[in-house]
Amino acid sequence: MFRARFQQHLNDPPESEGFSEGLVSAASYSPEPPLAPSTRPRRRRAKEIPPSTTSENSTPPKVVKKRPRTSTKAKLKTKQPVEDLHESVETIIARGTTPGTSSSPPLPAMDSPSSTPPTPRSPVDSLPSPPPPTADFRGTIDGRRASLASEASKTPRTPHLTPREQLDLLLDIDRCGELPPSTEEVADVVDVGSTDIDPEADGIETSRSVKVVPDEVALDMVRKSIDMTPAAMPPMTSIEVQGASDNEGETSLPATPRASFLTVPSDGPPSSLHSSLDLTDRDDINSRLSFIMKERLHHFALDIKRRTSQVMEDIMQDDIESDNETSRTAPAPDTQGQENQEATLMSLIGLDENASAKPDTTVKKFWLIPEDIDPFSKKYLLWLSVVVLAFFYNAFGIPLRCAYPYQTDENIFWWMLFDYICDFIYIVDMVAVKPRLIFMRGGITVRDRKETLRHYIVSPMLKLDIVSLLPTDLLYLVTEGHLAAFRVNRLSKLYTFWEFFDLLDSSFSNPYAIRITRTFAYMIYLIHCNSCVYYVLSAWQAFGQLAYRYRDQWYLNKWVYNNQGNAYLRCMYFTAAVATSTGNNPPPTNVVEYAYMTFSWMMGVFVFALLLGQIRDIVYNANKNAEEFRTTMDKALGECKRLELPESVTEKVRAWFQYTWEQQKTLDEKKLVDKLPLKLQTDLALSVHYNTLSKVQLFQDCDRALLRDLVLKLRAVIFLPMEIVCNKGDVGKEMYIVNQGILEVVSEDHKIVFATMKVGTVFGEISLLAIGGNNRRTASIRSKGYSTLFVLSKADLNDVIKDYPDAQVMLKKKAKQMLKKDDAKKPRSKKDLQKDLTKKCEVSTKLPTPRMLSTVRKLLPQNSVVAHDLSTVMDAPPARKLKRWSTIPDDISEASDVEFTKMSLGDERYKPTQSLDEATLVSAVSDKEDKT
Ligand SMILES: Nc1ncnc2c1ncn2[C@@H]1O[C@@H]2COP(=O)(O)O[C@H]2[C@H]1O
Repeated sequence: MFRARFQQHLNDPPESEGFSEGLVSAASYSPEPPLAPSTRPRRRRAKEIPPSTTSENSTPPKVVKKRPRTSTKAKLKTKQPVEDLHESVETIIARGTTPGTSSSPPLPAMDSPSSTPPTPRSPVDSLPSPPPPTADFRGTIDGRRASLASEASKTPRTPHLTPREQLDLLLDIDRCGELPPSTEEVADVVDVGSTDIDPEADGIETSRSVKVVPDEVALDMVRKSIDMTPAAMPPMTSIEVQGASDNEGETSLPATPRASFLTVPSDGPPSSLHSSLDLTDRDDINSRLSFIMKERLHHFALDIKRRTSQVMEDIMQDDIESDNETSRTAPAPDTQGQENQEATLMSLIGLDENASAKPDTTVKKFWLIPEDIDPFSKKYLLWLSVVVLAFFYNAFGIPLRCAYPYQTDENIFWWMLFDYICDFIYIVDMVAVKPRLIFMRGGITVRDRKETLRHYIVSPMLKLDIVSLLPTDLLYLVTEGHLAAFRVNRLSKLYTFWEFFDLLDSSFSNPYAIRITRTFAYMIYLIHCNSCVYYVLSAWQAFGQLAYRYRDQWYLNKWVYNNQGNAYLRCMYFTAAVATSTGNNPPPTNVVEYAYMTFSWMMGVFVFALLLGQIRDIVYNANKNAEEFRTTMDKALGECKRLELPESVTEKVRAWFQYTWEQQKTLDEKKLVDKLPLKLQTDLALSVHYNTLSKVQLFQDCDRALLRDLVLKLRAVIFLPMEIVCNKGDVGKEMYIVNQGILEVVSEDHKIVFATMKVGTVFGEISLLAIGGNNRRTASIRSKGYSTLFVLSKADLNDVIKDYPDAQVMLKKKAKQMLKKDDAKKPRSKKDLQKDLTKKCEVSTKLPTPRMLSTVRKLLPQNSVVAHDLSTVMDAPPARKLKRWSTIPDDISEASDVEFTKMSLGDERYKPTQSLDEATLVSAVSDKEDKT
């Protein structure tokens, strides 16, 4: 409940007015039983509560002008640890309020409705008016105590509140300004205005400004009285001590009527044991509060930081986008949780689909064609492949139809149908696609439609496209037949073929295959065209039916195609054999044939040799890396043999080579990207290692710039199964991030596994940053199987991290936690055990001066007798020297509770045990535990 309230409060902090009001509000006390929640006025500012609604009996009428948001109602059932403490407090109060004994304002009894003075008009107007001082306050107290005791006994539903509950309750009220319903039900009325935990006293950080006003002192009194309250308490009654109006006092006392409560135990023996228990309890509460507060603040700071960096990123993004004259708008940043952190990291490396995805503002004005087309996009590649098919149809079809008898009057319809389909594709390409292609100008992408159109118009592409679409088919009308040769201008679309293969080359994972395909396409086209010529020559010579005369003899022409079988295949075969010089070609029989053959051979020698050479290069390059790897591995293994290294070492070398090749396909990854600009290298590294980096906590919370700086310095290293990455005690020169595999944190002898580390874990930073005090490794690290680690050298880390103190703190914090964990897992030596046990068994006999006493002393006028007496007692040197004592006396079985008390008070008999051996300690403790 407390935690929820506390967090709610942090998320929605009360107005400062409320805070300060709470602090200046004094307490009020109402002796009647608490009102039912429905009838009880909620505590709100500037709300008047008529007396009739708050009290039915003798309570003085209260006019609450400013109700504190943080006023408190709680039943405090407390018990003082030492009875004489209460006695002295009571005495002091009684003396201080007895007229004539002091110049301090008298402390009136509260429950004297008849004597209610007029309502004061001051900042403390809201407070109940104090009754006039009575003659004998001591008597009033006693009377009051009796009446409260009887009331308390009549109220069986009032539960005990432990100090922890009381403190929780007070904090709840303090933070939220009202009682939780359940508590209101049971709480008796103790209105202490705003209670606040003394940040100094309790180690709680608070950002509130504390108004130094008189009422705060009263609040402090209440708070401190609670602080002093021991854990186990018998039912208590509360005694109200109401400060007198300062109008009547002439001293420096607070000029405000105030009320506070001194809780005095009813009958019940005090116990120092209880007191010590309470101390522990209170410490626990304090530490818990302190922890929660710190954690909350820490998270809050982190949140703010992250949001700032996101806003900055957004602003930068907006700038860039406006420069680019684009209409893209960045998506609103999601500010919550891990998802968001990942998204930021992703957007940093350009993988964030949300960030990079363009909102669909591009209006599809023309069918399915977008407003702008990226010439490197997959869609454009797809379109290009359609255009290239059309081009191939024309490129292969036109010579084929011209040479071979495949186009006839019967099938001319189909040929023409395909012709015009291809023409349509050309038109679409020219009219709708090419003018929308975005382009770069001065390093900036231009998407504007007009600009892209203008760019196309002035480019040579348009001219070629126009040429390719010239309606040369109209010549069919003036000539006989449908000569496909008229369409030869369609081949000016050749640039699309090149464009297509270039794009394929850059977007395919295996560009070698694309390059070989293109070279083959050239070769086949040349052979195709050559075969067409061959067929034409064969037909011209009547397919060998015409005899020719050679050395006075007639021969049939065997060189030509004899019109048998599939014409295209036969001619292709012949020309391919001639071009590659592999065939046993028949000799030419006339000049034309000689010319043809010479040309074909020449083409075979030069063009085909060139093309084949190209293919060889492509294949060689594709295997070059593998060849290099093989050569290097062979050399390394050869060296191992020459040095007569043990077989296990040689095997390790071989395993390393093979695993490295499998993982990286290169032995030196860095060499591949060295030539790239630094920014690109960073982007590349971030993208490639995204999976790992997104898991590194350090990078999730760290500065974006730190991530970019660090990632460039990372170097991938592979470790083999059971290989030791670093040994305990080594000097730390590098730290690591697990990229792949599992690593084990092991003890010095490699037998105890402290922890296992998976992808994204950072280790090796302790010695690097000398967190443990020196630069030695605090643990040995072993690779469980094959693993790939990113290594960051000390110099690189120092170089980068010096500019990022937050990351340093984070690293150190994490490292300290790990060290603690390791220590806890270590088997403990006898000496350590003994030390721990002695420490555990110690109890503090120190009884701190109750804070309330100090407060009372402060409240009282300096020259009053009571103050003097109090100062004398409090400032006197301690009669007994308080030491820390062991709870384990020599004869522990004899020690009763009373004796424990005595012990804590410094009885000579119970001198601290100086030298106990471990066995004694253990047996003593177990004895004690048995007794308990
Ligand atoms: N319990 C643990 N869990 C995870 N990592 C650890 C643990 N103990 C030590 N390490 C890491 O192991 C590293 C060994 O070298 P360093 O001391 O430089 O830094 C150490 C830590 O980063």
